[in-house]
Amino acid sequence: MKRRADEDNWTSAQILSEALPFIQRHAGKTIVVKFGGNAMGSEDLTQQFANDIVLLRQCGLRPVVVHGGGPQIGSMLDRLKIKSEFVDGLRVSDMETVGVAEMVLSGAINKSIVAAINQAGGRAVGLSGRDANLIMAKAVNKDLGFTGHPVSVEPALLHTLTDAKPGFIPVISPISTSADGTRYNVNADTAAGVIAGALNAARLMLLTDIEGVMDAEKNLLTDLSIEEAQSLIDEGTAKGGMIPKLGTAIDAVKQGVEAVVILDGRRAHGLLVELFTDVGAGTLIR
Ligand SMILES: Nc1ncnc2c1ncn2[C@@H]1O[C@H](COP(=O)(O)OP(=O)(O)O)[C@@H](O)[C@H]1O
Ligand SMILES: CC(=O)N[C@@H](CCC(=O)OP(=O)(O)O)C(=O)O
Repeated sequence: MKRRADEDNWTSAQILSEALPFIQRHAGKTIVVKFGGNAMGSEDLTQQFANDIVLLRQCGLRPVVVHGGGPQIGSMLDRLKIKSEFVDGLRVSDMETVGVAEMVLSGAINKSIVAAINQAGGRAVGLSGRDANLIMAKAVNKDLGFTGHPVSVEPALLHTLTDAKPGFIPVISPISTSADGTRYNVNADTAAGVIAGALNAARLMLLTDIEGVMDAEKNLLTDLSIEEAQSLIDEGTAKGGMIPKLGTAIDAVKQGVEAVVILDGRRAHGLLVELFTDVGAGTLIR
């Protein structure tokens, strides 16, 4: 180690020092972070995300990760020559599709995020909505097949994990189940929202592939009330995957989550900018 600090080192120390009041404000709070399939573009990004999650835990916050993997499910369906379509941002899921979705989400993706967090020095535990009846689901409607909507959440296991020493970090795949054991493909934003609600989270952070929510002229909207978020859906300004995201944000705030942030997961350290500085990143909905 060199013994003589340069200007960058002094700046880094200054930034760390300025983070103290934010770290103190958030200590002990539960932060649910949804890591979208588009945000996990590269191994580097996943590792940086994992480092940030471990830093949050080290600073005394209780991070809970819920992940997607839509594009990765799409690639696997293509390889298997299974056609797939979306209705209002939700994948139509027949029996074969929900099987592929479970294989991709609860298998490869879940384990790669768990491994990245553990490699960064955390203690991640991989789960899906099916473990310990975490998320019970039912069909959205007959036309969407085994595409599910959560009906209840049993967060006891998550409390056990996050309260225990050394502070386990749950990493949750959204595949869920009904009382009769039927598995359902649940949108990852929706799953993250109900988990944040059940845990009374201080923040739900939705990491995606865009800077935040845009208005009709493609300008970033930095703050939205839940009424404004609903208008964006009703007016058609929010399309595709942004519809379940905003719907989730509205429901989560109604369930008592203090605020929901939709932010760019393609840029490293957005979580830290949002939580540990006074400027914030992306779109805040409350
Ligand atoms: N008003 C809007 N503001 C921002 N993004 C929007 C809007 N309407 C539609 N989108 C689309 O929503 C996408 C994010 O949703 P999605 O693709 O499901 O992401 P993820 O895989 O991260 O869940 C953006 O890339 C963008 O193309
Ligand atoms: C019902 C439904 O749409 N399920 C999603 C689950 C994965 C997901 O939500 O992934 P992203 O967050 O990366 O989009 C799907 O099959 O793509």
